Amino acid sequence: MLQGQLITLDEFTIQETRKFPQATGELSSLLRDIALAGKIINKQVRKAGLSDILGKQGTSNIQGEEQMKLDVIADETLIHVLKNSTDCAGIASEENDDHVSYEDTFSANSKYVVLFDPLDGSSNIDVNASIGTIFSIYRRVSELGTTCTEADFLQPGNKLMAAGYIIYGSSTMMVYATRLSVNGFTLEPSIGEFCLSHPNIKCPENGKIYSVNQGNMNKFSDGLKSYLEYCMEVNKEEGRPYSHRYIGSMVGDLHRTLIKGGLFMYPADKSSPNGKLRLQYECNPMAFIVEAAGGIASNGDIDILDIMPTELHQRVPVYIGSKKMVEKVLAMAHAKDAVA
Ligand SMILES: O=P(O)(O)OC[C@H]1O[C@](O)(COP(=O)(O)O)[C@@H](O)[C@@H]1O
Ligand SMILES: [Mg+2]
Ligand SMILES: [Mg+2]
Repeated sequence: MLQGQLITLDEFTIQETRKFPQATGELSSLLRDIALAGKIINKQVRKAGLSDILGKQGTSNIQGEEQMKLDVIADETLIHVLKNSTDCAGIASEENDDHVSYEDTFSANSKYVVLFDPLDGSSNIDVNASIGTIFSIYRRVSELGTTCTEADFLQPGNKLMAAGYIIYGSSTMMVYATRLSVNGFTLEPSIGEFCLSHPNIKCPENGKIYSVNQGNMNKFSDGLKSYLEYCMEVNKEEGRPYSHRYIGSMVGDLHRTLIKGGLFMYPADKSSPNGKLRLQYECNPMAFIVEAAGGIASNGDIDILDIMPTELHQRVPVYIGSKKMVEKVLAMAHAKDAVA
């Protein structure tokens, strides 16, 4: 390989497949299809202000949220590309009430299903801040050759085969994890290919950045309030106060946390007993990525990946990031709230 030669996502996934004699290449080909959908969405995002695709669609999704035009465009793009993929039996999307099964022979005989949050960080679309697409891949539990069922999409995160996100930020990147490793690829616009730029990502064990919507602080538990005060306390020896960063797009806040270390939280509060973020579309894929990179993810009591899903669109509280910071917030929250 020539010095400085770029390794494209295609080449990388093919090399990874060759490491496992029993591998069929279907998972890699599905990852490449998702990357293609990401490139198409990226093209729209990059010129959003010029092509009348900013703003609201005028419709709401099953979660009662107003849909943005880009939410719908990204959703339709993924549904279309994965329908034409030979390796996807069906999909479930944050923007659709129910899962969609692909009935053609190829799809019905595929062993994988895909879940996605087509556009994450919708509140940032019109203000040009980082947004993204989050995806996760399960091996179906229903029989090959049949239509996939809801059970295929209600599997716990510890059953994931792969998960990732595409971030439309200062550059466009695709980061994905398998159980073995987490790798990041940057879109090289002149060749239109995702190229390996962040091999074998490891989430630092500790960090100095915490990330939460502090506007909700008065609705948080006393334990969590005491942890936020701990973060803001002046303590030179321990490197506090920590910095507070909050982009308001889970993809943006998690990408920073993965690369630099830190803690991201969307906790339960008095008005949202299950927090805001969706288990199947947001928390499970991000937990899978962060844990494959050495970090941890919890709902406050158990590992996110061990939660048994009951509904396609259920929400869960989430504490995710550097091992030591997640352990600290959980210990402080539990200690205080246990006596409250
Ligand atoms: O504005 P809030 O309440 O802080 O919520 C921000 C969170 O909501 C989200 O935008 C929800 O995701 P969607 O944009 O996909 O609905 C997350 O990306 C983000 O972390
Ligand atoms: Mg989202
Ligand atoms: Mg979304």
